[in-house]
Amino acid sequence: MTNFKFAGVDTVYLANKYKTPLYVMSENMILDRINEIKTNFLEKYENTEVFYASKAFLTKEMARIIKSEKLGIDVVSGGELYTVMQVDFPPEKIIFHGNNKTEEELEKAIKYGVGRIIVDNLYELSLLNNITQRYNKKINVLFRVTPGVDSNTHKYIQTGQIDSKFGIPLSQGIIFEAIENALKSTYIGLLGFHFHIGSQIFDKENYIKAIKNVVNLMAEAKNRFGFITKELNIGGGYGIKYIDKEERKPISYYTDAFMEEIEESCNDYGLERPKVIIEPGRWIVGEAGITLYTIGAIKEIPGVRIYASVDGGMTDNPRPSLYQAEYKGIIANKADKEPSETVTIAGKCCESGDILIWNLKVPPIESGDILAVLSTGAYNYSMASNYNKIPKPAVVMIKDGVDRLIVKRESYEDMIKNEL
Ligand SMILES: Cc1ncc(COP(=O)(O)O)c(C=O)c1O
Ligand SMILES: N[C@@H](CCCC[NH3+])C(=O)O
Repeated sequence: MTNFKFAGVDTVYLANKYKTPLYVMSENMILDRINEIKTNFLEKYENTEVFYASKAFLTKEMARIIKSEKLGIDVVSGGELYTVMQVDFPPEKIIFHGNNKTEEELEKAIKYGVGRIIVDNLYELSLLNNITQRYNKKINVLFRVTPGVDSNTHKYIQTGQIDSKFGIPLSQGIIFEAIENALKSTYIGLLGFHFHIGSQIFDKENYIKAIKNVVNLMAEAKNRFGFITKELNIGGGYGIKYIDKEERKPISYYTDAFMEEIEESCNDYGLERPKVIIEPGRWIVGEAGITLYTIGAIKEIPGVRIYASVDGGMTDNPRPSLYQAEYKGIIANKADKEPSETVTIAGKCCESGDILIWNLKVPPIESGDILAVLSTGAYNYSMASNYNKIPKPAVVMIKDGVDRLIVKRESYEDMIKNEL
């Protein structure tokens, strides 16, 4: 019998050793993606920088990997900032995002000396003005703008449209008020602009439209205020393969087109090309992770469907219930057997919507089989919850065929330790 191997390691062995449900990550695959970015973007184009969007997958070990690869990191909350601080992440290589950063979070970021804060709105700008004055510390900022473009992805992960909770719309002049305020302040160092149009995007066209709109803003900011944009941050969002009909595109598919458009648009307006920054998250870690489960109850409703339930579900992977996300699964201990039946993989939560895969073709399935769900490296561990008081799974990292535990399985005690 042939078991399914991931990153060169037998997944049934991993399931037995660490128990299930279990997140398994491949460090080699993460490093492959990072190397592709280095070769085809960072080394190919001068004056560029990459910040890993840590919301996709963040643990202390992941922060260490990003640190040792000398990439920057994007954090979006006090908690993500705290996590990267635990591994002494160089502050100048941190970008702090968020549409409602609290005063406490901003203070923490300024005290630590983060390299850039991406300012989302005028309220945040006023908070920053006060805090920087109080600490007598200057902070570099970029304004997040909504460039007014759609993106071909699920509605809940689109962020570039005008009607968005993120960023300052380009259409109503608020952005010029923001620029004027920032330029007046002694403590705010305005570097440029940021946009992020959404996530799991496979086509470059909407990015290009967004770039055109934001370079137009750069030209307008120069005309009105003499402001020279030093940095243009175009976010992340590059798609990965979850199911057979999808294909992850090489990073150069996006970045070559971005660089060409930025050069051209800047030329048209007589602007110098600013530093170009990207913030990929999912593209780096998504396919580098799988989740292992044990099949428990199998329920056949004759003529309707077969439900095969696993020992995890929406608590470790909320994406199917949030975005109708689709996943591919493999019965790991029967990897060499031909599929002969179709089952529905259900989670163990008290929710009818807790279905991981609606139609999965499997060989004859039995309780005790190990299911591997693929491409769970992004937004699974990071969005996991304790609904139904289900503990979060452990995380194992594999490098060069050797497995190591990087996050312990949560215990029942862990879950109630703050309860009085
Ligand atoms: C500002 C910002 N940058 C980068 C990302 C990373 O997105 P992705 O994981 O799709 O690359 C996100 C999340 O969508 C984001 O909100
Ligand atoms: N959580 C989303 C991505 C959101 C990215 C943050 N703007 C997902 O799982 O697809």
